[in-house]
Amino acid sequence: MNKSLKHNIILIGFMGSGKTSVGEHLAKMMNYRFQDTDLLIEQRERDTINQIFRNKGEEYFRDVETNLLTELQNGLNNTVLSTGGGMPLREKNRKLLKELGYVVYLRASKETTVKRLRGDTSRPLLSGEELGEKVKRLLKVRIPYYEKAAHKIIMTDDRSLEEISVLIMEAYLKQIY
Ligand SMILES: Nc1ncnc2c1ncn2[C@@H]1O[C@H](COP(=O)(O)OP(=O)(O)O)[C@@H](O)[C@H]1O
Ligand SMILES: O=C(O)C1=C[C@@H](OP(=O)(O)O)[C@@H](O)[C@H](O)C1
Ligand SMILES: [Mg+2]
Repeated sequence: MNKSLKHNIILIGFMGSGKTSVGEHLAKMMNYRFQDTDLLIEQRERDTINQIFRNKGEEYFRDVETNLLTELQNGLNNTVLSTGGGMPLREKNRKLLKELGYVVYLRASKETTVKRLRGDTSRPLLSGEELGEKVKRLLKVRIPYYEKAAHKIIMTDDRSLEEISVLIMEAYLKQIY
């Protein structure tokens, strides 16, 4: 048993990589609890992510994310934690994520990401500019941070939630036993 690793799985990755959907599926499969930082923030702020961005701005949202991650250090166990796609951008958050458990970067190609997010209105950072251009631009900046933050990278293109969950579970169990 790896005593240095907390018994949590943390999912990171770009918007649309499936962190929320895979997280729910994986938690059921492993009989772990499921938490999602975006849902926790919406409950805490009593507002939607869209409204928080609109009324208080991105920096405010990022500060709420960091505060939440700091608080989660106390007591999170046997949990799959899905995060928002911007969580690994701050160095402090990357450190906190690794201290919280086994960090898995769910990766998706630009094409898959666009296919999954076409028509979505719940992600404020994707409004405005043409979707493909926006995703391309953000991915270029973010991929190095996701890679730095992760213990393990899993490609999700053409894989079902079940297949992805099994891959994560196998990799995680190898780490802790
Ligand atoms: N492996 C997958 N195969 C097919 N569709 C997926 C897959 N993962 C996620 N999706 C779909 O993509 C969209 C975004 O998924 P979501 O879990 O919200 O991603 P994230 O939390 O990473 O932004 C949802 O409509 C979801 O059903
Ligand atoms: O990538 C980002 O900066 C964001 C991703 C979103 O979560 P998902 O990755 O679950 O879509 C949400 O936290 C917010 O809209 C900002
Ligand atoms: Mg999500």
